Amino acid sequence: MDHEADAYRTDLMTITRYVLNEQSRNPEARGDLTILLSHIVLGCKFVASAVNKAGLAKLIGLAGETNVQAKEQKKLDVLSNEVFVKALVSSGRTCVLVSEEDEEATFVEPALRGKYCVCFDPLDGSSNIDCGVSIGTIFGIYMIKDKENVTLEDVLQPGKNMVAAGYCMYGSSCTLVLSTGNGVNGFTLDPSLGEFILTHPDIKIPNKGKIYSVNEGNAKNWDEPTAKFVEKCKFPKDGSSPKSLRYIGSMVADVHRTLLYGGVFLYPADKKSPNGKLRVLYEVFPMSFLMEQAGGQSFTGKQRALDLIPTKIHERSPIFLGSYEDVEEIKGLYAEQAK
Ligand SMILES: O=P(O)(O)OC[C@H]1O[C@](O)(COP(=O)(O)O)[C@@H](O)[C@@H]1O
Ligand SMILES: [Mg+2]
Ligand SMILES: [Mg+2]
Repeated sequence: MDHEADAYRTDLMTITRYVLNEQSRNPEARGDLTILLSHIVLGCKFVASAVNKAGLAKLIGLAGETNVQAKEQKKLDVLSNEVFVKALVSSGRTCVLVSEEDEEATFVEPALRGKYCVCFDPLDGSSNIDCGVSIGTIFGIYMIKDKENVTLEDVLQPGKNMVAAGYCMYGSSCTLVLSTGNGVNGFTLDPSLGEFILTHPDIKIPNKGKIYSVNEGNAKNWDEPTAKFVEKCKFPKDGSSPKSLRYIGSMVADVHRTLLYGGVFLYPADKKSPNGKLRVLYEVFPMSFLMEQAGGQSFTGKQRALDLIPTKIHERSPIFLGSYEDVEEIKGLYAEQAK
């Protein structure tokens, strides 16, 4: 029966055990982040279950509203947002929440306040819901300065100040990827146990990849460095093989593949959208944090993404992230243009 045991992960490092271990590395930690993360994990399990049943439980389709980005909200966008807001508030560890689905930041009532801000995209890639393609949740966590005196400034911080970030991908399996600033680890939900088990310890992105990932339908409006980079991917002049193109259209799924296989994911600026499409606080920053923690890089076309200081909660930024050398090449093309 040995081979059967081999087919299962019997070490059972659950996400709870992992986070508790991390907590014990810091003698000053009082368990607040551990509790907050356990509430996020609960939210992810809830959404994973709703996504699995979406077609059956009439959760497919539009909710009838548009959100602050003038995007039509899907029923699952609305449900996921409610789940995460409730999970985060009831943790008693948050004081400000920024969600893609809410125009304004939510200030938690004083009695339930804790010392963290959470910025999140409750359901990323929601245009893919109705055809069953992978979607996800993205989150970034900051510590605030003074919980008696919380302002919007507490969330408008550079991404490098984050204390933790992660995403959960609802795909062929449900995978939660997390960093608390000490590397990146991936956990897969075992539906029979209802637990996330460590399946991808200490993820490191390959230094150079064979895949590029971009919406090429926007190519006619790209700037020169982006156009040159994609041209080099397809027609390399150094004798190397062309890169493969993979684009799902769900940032979580495209970034997850990039993290595991290497390569680069880009959502650049273009003539129609000079700030690109993806939102700084809950898409660009958490994914950039994970990339850097895994040994990759993230660049906006002008600077290291995590050095950006947002001025609005729904601000957007162009983004190029992935394998260190691939992003280095893009940085070189922007530097050349700036000469
Ligand atoms: O359809 P496009 O323009 O290629 O955009 C795809 C991008 O838009 C997004 O779907 C935006 O996310 P939301 O679904 O959370 O609004 C990203 O997940 C994805 O990377
Ligand atoms: Mg999104
Ligand atoms: Mg979304």
